[in-house]
Parts: sequence; structure tokens; C-alpha cells
Amino acid sequence: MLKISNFSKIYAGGKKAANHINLTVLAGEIHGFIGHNGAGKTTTIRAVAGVMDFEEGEILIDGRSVKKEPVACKKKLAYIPDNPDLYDYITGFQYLNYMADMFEVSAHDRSERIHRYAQLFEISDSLGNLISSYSHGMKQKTALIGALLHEPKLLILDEPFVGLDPEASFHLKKIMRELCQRGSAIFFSTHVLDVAEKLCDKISIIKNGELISSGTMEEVKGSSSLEDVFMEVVEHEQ
Ligand SMILES: Nc1ncnc2c1ncn2[C@@H]1O[C@H](COP(=O)(O)OP(=O)(O)OP(=O)(O)O)[C@@H](O)[C@H]1O
Repeated sequence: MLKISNFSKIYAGGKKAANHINLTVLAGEIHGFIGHNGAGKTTTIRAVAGVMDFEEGEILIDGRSVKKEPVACKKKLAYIPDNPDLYDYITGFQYLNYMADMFEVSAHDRSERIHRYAQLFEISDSLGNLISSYSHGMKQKTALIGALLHEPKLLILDEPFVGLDPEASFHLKKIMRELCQRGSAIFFSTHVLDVAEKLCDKISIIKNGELISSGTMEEVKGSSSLEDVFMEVVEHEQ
């Protein structure tokens, strides 16, 4: 579903934030992306989501190039940045209908999904209010619902659990598993290693723009904890 080949990114000013990254996420997989602050996670995620240009490499979504077929790729994916900026002066409900229109979600499906997810995330009563009145977590929940409305083939999340209350985190993990069971793929970054260890089928560790470990959870961590392996590779690998 997602194939990153030889991806490199050099920012204006010369910072090489990603260096020849190769990574594949198959349909039905939850793939966690971990690394220290400034390692290159957001850079990679933004390139995959098609919101940042890059000089070298190729990124394919369901076999189509994010560079050559950006619209076809965007139709298949949903992307939530680490700090989602929504439109302040519309209501949550208007925002969700706008997203549903963009992704051509039928009236029946949007109504059922908005209702179901809003109830799960306990924001049904706020959807009629302006987004400017929402807390950070409420904005995040609204962005999540908007991302889920068209059942994306690839869901890309940058630090999805930051700012969510424990109940919402629980529901999000369940939704992520269910989405993958229906054949979608998920690629997400996190600093919460316990969550990554429990939730992910595969894991990739990035350090200073280089992928230093990638594979199934068993391949990457063996019988150790993910935290121990992370500390070891981040401290000792080049
Ligand atoms: N727009 C930019 N211009 C120049 N350098 C940038 C830019 N964005 C990011 N960088 C640099 O690229 C490197 C990777 O940043 P990135 O945001 O991808 O890291 P990250 O792994 O997501 O970090 P964090 O866990 O702190 O969110 C960092 O050294 C950062 O300073």
C-alpha cells in the first residue's frame, strides 16, 4: 500500500533530514515509526502525505507515485499532522461535511460514520459549535473523524496519541485495528513506545535521517522490550 524507495530530503539551508530511506507498509498492517526528536519522522510523513516536495527517491501509494499522480494518491489516503489546524470559523459538523464532500462520501455513510465516531469520541454535543471554541483534544478528535469518513486505504498519523484523553486513545487504537482488518494500512509516528509495542505489526526506527532498523515487531525487538531496543540502537548505532 505504501512503498518508500531511496527517499532523501534536504531542506533549504542544507539540512539532510532523510537519507536514502526504504520502507514498505502492506495492506492490513499497522506500521509504527519511532525515533528521537528531530530524527526525520515528520519529514518522511509529510513527503508520504504529499504535502512536501523532495529531491530524491520515489514514494508509491497503492502503486501510484505521489510526485506524478498527487491527486490519485490523496484520494486514497488520510493524513493528520501532529498539530491539526482546522478552519476556526465553521462548526465541527460543517467541517466534517466538507471533508465528506471532498471525498465523495454518500449521505448515508457520512451520517452513520459521523454519528458513530462522534459518539465514541464524546464530541456529539460540540459538533454544532465553532471549531474556534474547541480544546486541542477536541480539534484532534474532529480531525480524526474527518480522516476516517472515507475509509482511507492508507491512514498516516503524526503523533496521534498526544493530547488525547485515555478513553479516546483506547478507541483510536481499536479503530486503527478495525480499519486494518478491513484491508487498509496505517503508518504512524509516536514517542509512546508502549503503545507502539502493543499496537504495531511492524516497526521502523529512524535516527538522524537514517533508517536503522525496520521489520516485524519480533524481528526488531526479539525478546527484549521495544524501549530497551530503542535505547540501545539510538545510543550505539551510527
Ligand atoms: N522546514 C525545515 N527547514 C529546515 N530544517 C527542517 C525543517 N523541518 C525540519 N527540519 C529539520 O529536519 C530534521 C528532522 O525534523 P523532523 O521534524 O522530521 O523530525 P521528527 O523526527 O519529526 O522530530 P520530533 O519527534 O521532534 O517531532 C530536524 O533536524 C529539523 O530541525
